[in-house]
Amino acid sequence: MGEFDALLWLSFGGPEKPEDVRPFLENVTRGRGVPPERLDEVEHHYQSFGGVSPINALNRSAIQATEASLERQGIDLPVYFGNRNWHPMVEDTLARMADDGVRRALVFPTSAYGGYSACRQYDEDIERARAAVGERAPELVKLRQFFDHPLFVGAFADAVRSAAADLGEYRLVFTAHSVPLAADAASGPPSEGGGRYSRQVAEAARLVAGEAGVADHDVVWQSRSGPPSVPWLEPDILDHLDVLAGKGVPAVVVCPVGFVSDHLEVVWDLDTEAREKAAELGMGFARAACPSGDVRFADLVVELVREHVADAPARKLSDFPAAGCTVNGAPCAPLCCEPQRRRG
Ligand SMILES: CC1=C(CCC(=O)O)c2cc3nc(cc4[nH]c(cc5[nH]c(cc1n2)c(C)c5CCC(=O)O)c(CCC(=O)O)c4C)C(CCC(=O)O)=C3C
Ligand SMILES: [Fe+2]
Repeated sequence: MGEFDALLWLSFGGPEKPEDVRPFLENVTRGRGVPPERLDEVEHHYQSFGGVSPINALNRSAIQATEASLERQGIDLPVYFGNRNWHPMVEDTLARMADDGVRRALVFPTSAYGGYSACRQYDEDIERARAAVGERAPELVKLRQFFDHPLFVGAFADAVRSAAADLGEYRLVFTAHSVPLAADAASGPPSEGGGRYSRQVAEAARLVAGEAGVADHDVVWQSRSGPPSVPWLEPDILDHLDVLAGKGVPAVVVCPVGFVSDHLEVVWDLDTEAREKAAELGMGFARAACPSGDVRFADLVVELVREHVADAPARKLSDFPAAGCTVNGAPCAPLCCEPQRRRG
């Protein structure tokens, strides 16, 4: 509990014009051993959308909705927007917050899950931004993981229902961003035995399918990068479509449960590549929308804020412990979601 002066919306960032794309990709992949061929390929994905990722615009409109929801609920907190990889950079935003007199702020990270890329890396962003601002840096308290929050699950479940509305019989397929097997094994506190990211994704999928009233579903992965010699979570969505077609499945609804907004990895890997592949295989295809445009998403953010400013109960639908809520970028527990050693 305590007093907060602001809410910092902390996201991934994306390019907003063609010249931004390469420097953005260099920021994302610095020191991560992503092969140059993969970078060229990903640059092509961004350039085929005019060099503009939808992610910043989607964040800006979700922030507006959140500001409206805060106001409706009588919570007086200005919302600031900062990113890890592209402007507005979180370092610059935090400096502006300090200039504005912010002493203590809550942080909403735009990822629902645990794991290095989904949780701990946002802690590193918080630490880096505070170090850049120096002594006058506000204290930053990160909001918890929300993959099992009823508003997150409910928004996805409705999105599955509307995507399925025009299909007859279909298979429900959930996707999340693949990560190296070693990163998944290192996710969560060591006492939990690893795999927190993939188990949380499986749990969110189970909850969404249950709420949408769908009996069977699959969980697969998308957007793999890194050198082929390094094993990542599988199967990939495209390979899985082959398997489903082989079984005579007439149509799929793909639900990107691993993401909060319809950003480039969703519009390229799913709406472009997977949709084309399904067409080649003669399968029907529909994609469920991510929740950031749903009014429940703004209410979700405000509910997470209310856990801190109004002692609101932490609503969650799974038995996973609430995690991710730490101060000034500390890990959730010693060695929780430890980064893997960098190659290159
Ligand atoms: C778990 C996870 C999430 C979900 C959690 C969260 O949402 O935070 C996520 C989100 C996102 N990933 C994004 C973009 C990219 N991710 C990359 C690379 C990587 N992602 C990884 C994991 C994740 N990524 C990993 C293990 C890598 C390998 C390099 C490394 O170890 O870091 C690359 C480099 C090129 C490539 O190799 O594909 C790009 C361009 C965008 C923005 C899209 C837009 O611009 O609209 C978003 C929201
Ligand atoms: Fe990524």
